[in-house]
This record gives sequence, structure tokens and C-alpha cells, in this order.
Amino acid sequence: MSAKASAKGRSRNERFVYQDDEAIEKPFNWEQLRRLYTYMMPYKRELMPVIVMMIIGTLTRLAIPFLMLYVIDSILDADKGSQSTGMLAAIGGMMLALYIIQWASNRYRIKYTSIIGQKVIYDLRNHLFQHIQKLSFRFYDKRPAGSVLVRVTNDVNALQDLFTNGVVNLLMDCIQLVGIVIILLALNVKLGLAVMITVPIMFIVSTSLRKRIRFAWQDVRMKQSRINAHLNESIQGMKVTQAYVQEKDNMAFFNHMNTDNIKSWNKASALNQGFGPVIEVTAAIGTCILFWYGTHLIQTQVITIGLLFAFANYIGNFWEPINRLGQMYSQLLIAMASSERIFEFIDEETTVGERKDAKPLPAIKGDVKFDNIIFEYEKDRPALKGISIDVKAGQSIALVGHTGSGKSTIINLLCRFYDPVQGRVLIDGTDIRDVSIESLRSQVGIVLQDTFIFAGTIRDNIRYGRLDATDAETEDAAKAVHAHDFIMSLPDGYETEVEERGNVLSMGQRQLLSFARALLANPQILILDEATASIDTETELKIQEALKILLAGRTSFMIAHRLSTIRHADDIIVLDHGKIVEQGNHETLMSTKGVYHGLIEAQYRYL
Ligand SMILES: Nc1ncnc2c1ncn2[C@@H]1O[C@H](COP(=O)(O)OP(=O)(O)OP(=O)(O)O)[C@@H](O)[C@H]1O
Repeated sequence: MSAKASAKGRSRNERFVYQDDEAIEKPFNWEQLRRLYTYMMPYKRELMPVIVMMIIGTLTRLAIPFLMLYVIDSILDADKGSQSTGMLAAIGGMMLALYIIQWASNRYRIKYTSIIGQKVIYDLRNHLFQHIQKLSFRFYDKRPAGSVLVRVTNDVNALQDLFTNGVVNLLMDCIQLVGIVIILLALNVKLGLAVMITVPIMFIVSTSLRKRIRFAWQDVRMKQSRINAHLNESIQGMKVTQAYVQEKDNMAFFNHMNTDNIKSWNKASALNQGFGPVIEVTAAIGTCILFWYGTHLIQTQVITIGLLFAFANYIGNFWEPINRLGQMYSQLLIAMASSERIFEFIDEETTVGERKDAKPLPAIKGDVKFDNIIFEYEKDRPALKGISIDVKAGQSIALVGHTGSGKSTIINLLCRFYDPVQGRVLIDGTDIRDVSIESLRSQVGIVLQDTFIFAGTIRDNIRYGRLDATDAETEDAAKAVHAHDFIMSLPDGYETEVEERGNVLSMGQRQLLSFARALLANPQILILDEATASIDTETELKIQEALKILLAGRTSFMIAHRLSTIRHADDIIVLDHGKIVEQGNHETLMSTKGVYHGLIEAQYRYL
């Protein structure tokens, strides 16, 4: 295959794969295991009775064949047989009691390990979500949403098995195995060693088979993760797919991934089914050796029939934990990869940190100063090159300039979504890096171009501005920005359910909702990223009216596109390649006939 063809194929097939989510298995790592274990620590007290129950269950299991040995030998022993009928009945009763204890302790263990495991997973997921909510924009700049989603869902789920039964089962299987080996050797060393001769053979065969099985399942998970990522992108981009009539091509691509998935599943499943017979054959060989050598030892009167029977019973219980321990090892390696990805996020420090001595920003007046700001998203590619702006409380500032000139970046710095590389942003004379982020952001409102509507009612969406607002306050805010009428025309008024992203609402309606949300929050500084989409004149008028109300008495920064908004601004800042090239009000800037004049002229030309 030519290099060109392979590059083409790669880009098509790996379009939806997040490289860092590819490693499904990682080498064993004690430090990581210890870290995972710390999530279990809060449940130490709940875990104790489970472990005690597990030990009781295992010991009873080990004791039962021992009693069988005694019963059988007693029955077959002509001397003891007649006199110990009462004794045999007592042993029969004891065995029944042991079975009941075993059943009850197993039930308790399974139920509570699952409950504790779920609690640990719950804590881990909460911890992860709480942390990623704090991470700065820089973190999200580097990662597609799907990749973050996969860690909170798939990777945490991958640890579920380990926590819900893995840890306790591991202990149980180890105790059972060690117990059986000790008992077998104690009962008869030669017979014990003879029946265990197949263990190393089985170990070698199963290790190589397990490896193949693990890789096969790894492949299945990778294929599924690709399908998920593709689905995520397809659903989000469905409108574009339909608009460009790309359904057929998209279907063909999906079909290709789906076929790959089913093929890899079939392969993994076939390999998996091969594992059972390996255990069965080795177990059968062990049993044959037991009966062949065992009967010989009976004939030579080295062991009794009861002992052979107990041996058979122990051997029956021997292979099950070995099988489970093998599975457990695979599970652990998968958990290593998932936990590494989870801890990578948890260890990620926010680049916009809060100082230890950060104080809450007192109620602000609204003076804002950008003091010689230099900022870069990527090293040596400055997005702002020495920006200084002085704004008095209550002033309205319009930021204009070509696309990519740095308008949104100025806003990002004011909200402290990023910190400047050089220079300071001051509010009422205080450097915003000296105050707590919550106190800053709660006093700076932001209305984004793409208004985000959450799944819920219209009322919930307005109330997102201030969660403790009453119904009346919510409606007053909507009335003030002229959103009330359209809300009342919806089927359930304020209680109308809107889906995530608010697709059922028009652009103008979404913007009015976001104004109501901002008004309810009542910030002293307001940032507005105006929608560029052309809105009908009636809505435009409504939005202008709403804006007047919204901006009254506040310091405002607008990334302005509409002439009507720019014209009324107290100060217009014209940006070009991260620098301020002009500044003044509409009249002054028009008369200078510079960049601003050019932008306005261009807008008229296209009207
Ligand atoms: N998250 C980011 N990571 C890297 N570079 C970025 C990022 N966001 C913006 N930039 C770059 O920084 C520069 C300024 O971008 P900014 O978004 O501030 O421009 P803008 O004037 O708001 O543009 P527009 O009008 O198109 O929204 C651009 O060159 C842009 O490519």
C-alpha cells in the first residue's frame, strides 16, 4: 500500500478516536492500586463484617469435606460402625449447619460487597466530576468533550467490577487456595503433589490463552469506543449531515465500524469459550491421577476411602479459584489503564488557581482596568499584545475588530477563564488574581453568543442566573427584557420543558431568555457576546429594548456586531491582531475614517 493511501485510510478510520483513551491495559502498578484502595478507606468499618463473613464462608467450605471423610470412614469401619450411629447423626447435623452457615455468609458477602463497591464508585465519580468542573479553559481547549465524557463514564465503569466484588473475591480465592493446598498436603503429601502436578501445565496454557482473550476483548472495547465517539459526533452534527445529504456516506462509515465491532466480538467470544475446556481437561487429568494413584494407595492401605473422597471434593473446589484469579488479573490490568486515566484528570491542576490568601471581592462599583496585558494561548503566539483599557463604572464598551483580533480573549481574561502572561486586570483597583474566583464570577455576568439552554423548564433556565430567585422575580426579569409574551405563548408557559440546547426555541428567543437570566443574576459588570445571525426587525427592536434595560447602571463590555449597539456605546475599542488600533465613540471614529470606518462601511455594503 502506498504511503499516501495508508495516510488516507488512517485519517478516515481514526477520525473518532481519542489517542489517549486507546490504551485499555497497563502494567501492574502498586502505587495506583494503593491510591484506588484509599477510596475504600471510608468504608473500612462496613468492610470488616464482610471480610469476617467471607472468612467464615471459606472455612466452612473447607471443613465440609473433612467431615465427609470422617463419616465415610466411620461407616466403612466395622469396629466403629455400630457404636457411633448417634455420633454420625450429630456429624450429619453439623454438616447441615455448616451448609446453612456457608449459604448465609455468602449471601451477606455478595450483597454487601456490591453495596460498598457501588458507594466507592459513586464517590470516585463525584470526586472526578467535582474536579473537572474546576479545571480551567486551557484544559478543555486541549480535549474533545467526548474524551472527557468517556473518562467519567466508561473508565469509572471499568473499575466497577474491581470494587464490587474483585477485592473481596481476591482475598477469598487466595485463602481458599492456600487452605486447600495445606489440607491436601497434610492429608497425604504424595497424593497431594500428584494431583497438583497439572497446575503448572494449566498455568502455562491458560496464561497464553488468557493473554489472547484479553487482547481480543481489548479490541472489542476499542471498536465500541469508536462507535460511541462516532455516534456522539453524528448526533451533534446531524443537521449538517442532513443539510449536506451525507447520510449515505455516514451510514456506510457507521456500518463499517459496526461490522468491525461484531467481528471482533465474535472472535473474543470464541476464544473465551475455549478457556472453559482447558480448565475442564486439566481438572479431568487431575481427577484421573487422583483415582488411579488414590486407589493404588487404598489397596496398599496407605489412605482410607474417606480420605480419597475428601481429596476428590477438595480438588473439585481447587480449579474454580484458580480460574477466577486468572480473570481477576485481567480485570486488574484493565483497571490499571482506566485508573491511570482517571487519576491523570484528578491530578490535573487548574491553571487559574486561587491564592491561599484570596479574599472575597467586596460588592463592586464597576471600574475596570486592563493594565498592559499580554496573553498567549499557545507559547510564542500572542493573542493580546499590550492591551490597556480604562473603564469607569457604568460605562458601556464595545469591542470590535476582524475575526481573530482578540475580542473574546479580552472577555476571557476579565472573567479569569485564563490569566494574562503579563499585566493585570483590575476591578475597582483590585487585581482579580487576589480575590476568590467565586466572588469575582458571581459579580460578572456573561451572555454568550450561543446561549446555552439546559434540559428543564423555561423557568429553571432563567433561574440558572440566581437559584434562590422566587417565581415572581423570575417572571419580572422575563417581563423586563420583553421575554414574557413569547414565554406565555408556549404550551405550558414558564413550565414548558425545553430540551438541552433549546433547539425548539428560535435564536432571538434564546437570546431574550439569556438576558432574563443575566438580569436575574444582577451583576455589576456585564459581558455580552452579541449574536451575529440576522434577526427580524421586530425581534431586533425587542432585543435593543431589552438591552437598554439590561445595561442600565452597569459596566458593560459588548462584542458588538450590530451597528445599533455599537453606535450607543460610550467607548468603542477597535482591535487588530491583538492590539488596540482605535478608540473613541462612534462619531469620533467615523470622522477619523480609519479601521472602524472601514468596518462600518463594509457592513453597509453587505446590507
Ligand atoms: N482556545 C484557544 N486556543 C488557542 N488559540 C486560540 C484559542 N482561542 C482563540 N485563539 C486564538 O487567539 C486569537 C484571538 O482569538 P479571539 O477568539 O479572541 O478572537 P475574536 O476577535 O473574538 O474572534 P471572533 O470575532 O471570530 O470571535 C485568534 O488568533 C485565535 O485563533
